[in-house]
Amino acid sequence: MIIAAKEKEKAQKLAAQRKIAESVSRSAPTSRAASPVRGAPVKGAKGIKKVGPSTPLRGKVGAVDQRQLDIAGLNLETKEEPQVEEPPPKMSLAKEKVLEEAKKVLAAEEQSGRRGVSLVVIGHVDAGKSTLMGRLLYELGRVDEKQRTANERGSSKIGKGSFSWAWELDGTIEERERGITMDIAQQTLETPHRNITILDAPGHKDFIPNMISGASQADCALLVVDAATGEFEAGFERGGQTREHLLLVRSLGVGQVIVAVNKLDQVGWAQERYDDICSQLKPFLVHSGFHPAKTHFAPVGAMTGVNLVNRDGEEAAALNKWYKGPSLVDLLDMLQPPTRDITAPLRFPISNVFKGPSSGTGVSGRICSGVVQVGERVRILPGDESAIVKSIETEEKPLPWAVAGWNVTLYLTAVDPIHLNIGSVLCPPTDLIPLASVFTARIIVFDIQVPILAGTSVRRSSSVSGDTAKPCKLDRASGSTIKKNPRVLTKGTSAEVQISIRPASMSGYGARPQPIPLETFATSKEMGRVLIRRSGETIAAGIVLDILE
Ligand SMILES: Nc1nc2c(ncn2[C@@H]2O[C@H](COP(=O)(O)OP(=O)(O)OP(=O)(O)O)[C@@H](O)[C@H]2O)c(=O)[nH]1
Repeated sequence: MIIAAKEKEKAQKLAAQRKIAESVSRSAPTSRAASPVRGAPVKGAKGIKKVGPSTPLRGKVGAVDQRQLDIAGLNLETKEEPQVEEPPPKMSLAKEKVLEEAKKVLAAEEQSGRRGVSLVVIGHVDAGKSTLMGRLLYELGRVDEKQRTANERGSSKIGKGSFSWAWELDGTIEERERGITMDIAQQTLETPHRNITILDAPGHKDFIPNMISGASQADCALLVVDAATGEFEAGFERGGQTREHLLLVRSLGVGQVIVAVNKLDQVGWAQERYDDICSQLKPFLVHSGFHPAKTHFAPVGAMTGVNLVNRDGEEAAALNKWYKGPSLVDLLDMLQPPTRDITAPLRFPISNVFKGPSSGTGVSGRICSGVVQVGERVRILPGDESAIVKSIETEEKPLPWAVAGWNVTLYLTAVDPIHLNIGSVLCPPTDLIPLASVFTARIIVFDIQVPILAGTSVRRSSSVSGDTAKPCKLDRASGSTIKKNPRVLTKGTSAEVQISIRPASMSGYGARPQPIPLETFATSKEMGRVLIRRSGETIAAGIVLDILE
């Protein structure tokens, strides 16, 4: 036992050292965001910290960062020792038994009244997303005084005092020095009736792929807008992330949104400003496909904690004069949990890949459908490889199994990490997800300046290229055909298109396209959605109608 503990400690120290080296030498932000995190904790201490519960950076982020720095000061041996693979665990329960247990747990969750939802926090750069989340965690008792003081001291020391609350979420050295979020940060909080998994997304447009990865794991969205003069407008105009994020999350199936109108202290808590922002956003939300009944607004002050949990204290006096509505937590507490398809085959799209604490590779994401248990063999698609689930974790807690709707980390063994990529899907070897190289989709074209032509080259996600063909313009409301083979698809158009995946390398003669795991929307709402990007911009989104090849 003692030897095992020492081994574990050593492995953690080495991992921490490597992480520091990586974060110091990390290259330009765009390249990092676009490249998948793979193998050892490279290219994203943040990704590892935030979705890899076994790494030392989880939970109390600030405190552990300090530990990282302390370890860096020690002159530890950096040579890695060969790891001895343990035999993979065996499945302990029959599939039917897991389903039975899962149903019981979900029923108990429903009865207890505290149900799980995941929430992506979106909005234009610097709107105050991380500050809001950091302060909310503090108000709800998830961050103690010691931690708060450490964040305050640390941020002031590098001249970034105003980011002290954001430090709770922005855990990497680079994020803290630059004062921006670069990758999704995951945390959890509890309201009286909800267990909420928060996915704090980056607001900068260079990190849209990371934001998409968070949004694709979410049931609901919290949009943060900056009420300061000119700032709301900057985020809401063409090219601003307020619009793009809203369209993106809606296209990914998120139907509920809470809008936190932040930084109202900057405009003297003026009701007119709040009303003006709400009246600009409401029609846009409806136009983007959000039902007004599922759209709620709250005025907040993230920095001072006004109207997050309550409106006590002097800072809230000005707001109390005109606002009598719900606090942010009241609204979070009313979020509708998703329905879970636990009897369908397992579909686990990988959102992040990182090295586990000892042997095994961690993959994190949300289970779209089905159940998975420790010891189970899973197939990785695309490709011919499979792996065995060595352990399952959520919130640093080990689980014997996990079901649809849960955001988890699976540690896999009996597989070379080279076969694990962001976007790959884990499924049962006996019930594979279809692989598509040509499919039709019904799309809505975003607010683009250069129209889409037949033959336009697009990217379905951050890693797949394709071409559009055979467009057909549709009526947005009824879905009926308005025009066959239009020359161009302009902004706001609804259309049916055929998309062909291109081979990864165009150089080789006869190179075949690498098909992508996909389902029709009719089969799976989560696996049947596509986002279409061109030159770093999301130009359309839609649902898969048919898989042709
Ligand atoms: N005056 C005022 N400033 C705020 C408030 N909330 C956040 N800020 C400031 O806004 C700046 C940006 O805050 P962040 O929380 O990093 O913003 P963000 O949206 O997470 O930024 P990205 O993730 O990088 O897009 C910081 O300087 C905060 O101190 C607020 O309620 N009032």
